[in-house]
Amino acid sequence: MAQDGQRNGQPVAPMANPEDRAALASRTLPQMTLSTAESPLTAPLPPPQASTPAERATARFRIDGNAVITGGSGTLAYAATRALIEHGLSQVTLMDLQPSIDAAKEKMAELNRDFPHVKVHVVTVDVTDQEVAEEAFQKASEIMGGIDILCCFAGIVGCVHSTEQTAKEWRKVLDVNLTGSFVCAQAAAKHMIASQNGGSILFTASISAHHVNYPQPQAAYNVSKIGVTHLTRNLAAEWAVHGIRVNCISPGYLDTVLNAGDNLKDVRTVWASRCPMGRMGDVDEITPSVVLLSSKRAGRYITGTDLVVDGGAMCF
Ligand SMILES: NC(=O)c1ccc[n+]([C@@H]2O[C@H](COP(=O)([O-])OP(=O)(O)OC[C@H]3O[C@@H](n4cnc5c(N)ncnc54)[C@H](O)[C@@H]3O)[C@@H](O)[C@H]2O)c1
Ligand SMILES: OC[C@@H](O)C(O)[C@H](O)CO
Repeated sequence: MAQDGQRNGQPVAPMANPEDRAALASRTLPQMTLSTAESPLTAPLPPPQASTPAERATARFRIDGNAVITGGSGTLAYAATRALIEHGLSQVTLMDLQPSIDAAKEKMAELNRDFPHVKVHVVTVDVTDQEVAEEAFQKASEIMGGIDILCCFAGIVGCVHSTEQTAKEWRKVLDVNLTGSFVCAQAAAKHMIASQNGGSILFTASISAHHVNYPQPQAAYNVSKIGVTHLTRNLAAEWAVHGIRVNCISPGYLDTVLNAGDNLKDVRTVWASRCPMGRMGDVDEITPSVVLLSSKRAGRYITGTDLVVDGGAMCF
């Protein structure tokens, strides 16, 4: 028999008091709105206006509008930004932490040199701070005249045995990778909804959302990344009505700075041997999926999905 504060003699979390229970029973739940077939934000687009098959093919994967890229000085973010620009992106704001902002400015200078027609901006953000993120997205929207595309690459990894993991470090990983993705998506969505133009939001999960990495223990990272995949579905369901598509990519092990240390030499061999394609990936093998999912036309009917790009690693 359950008593207040106890069940089977064991303490349990306190239940709502009678007044709260009555309030709970009579509460009205917020309801999601679904799109209608007539909504111009979600209806199919007419075929691209282009005269040759090659031009039509290019137009199908065209990237239009203004983009925000978080983790903007990072390896994958930079490669993705270049790919988006090569497909038509004309204005972008790179966001990163204050300590990485000089690196972001260097990336901006390289992009200005290689793509003089593209406007590149840099804004500081800490994705774990909702207020700071809202201000950063407000600033980006003002500078660019709106936000149409968000790609979230900000992320950290921590490899530690779970017996030694501190709650502080655990929270930090979840804060940056999962809460940071949510906070940025929310900040961007507010601008996309206000513009009534819809938009695309892309998160970066990982194969770590799909398996337990071997041999390095990294429970917090793995849990944060599976959170990102389900966040993707939740926001896609809620925001389709606004014409906002939300997707994520799950890259396998990449040959990036993150994985380049000499200390990881043996581990890299293990990673490659557990991949059917027998090697780690190159960032440029990930960027086409960023273009596909961010493109208003190519990605038109894709939302709530997680695209695994891993050389087959998840087959094992
Ligand atoms: N490299 C890989 O093998 C691999 C594989 C799968 C998934 N990923 C994911 O891809 C994303 C990018 O990885 P990468 O290899 O380019 O890493 P990276 O370290 O080069 O880039 C990460 C960026 O995030 C920024 N960042 C960290 N904390 C932040 C915060 N609180 N606020 C704002 N920015 C912050 C860093 O300053 C850095 O610029 C990450 O989410 C990572 O988990 C990477
Ligand atoms: O799972 C692939 C990556 O996310 C990986 O976990 C990281 O690069 C290093 O541990």
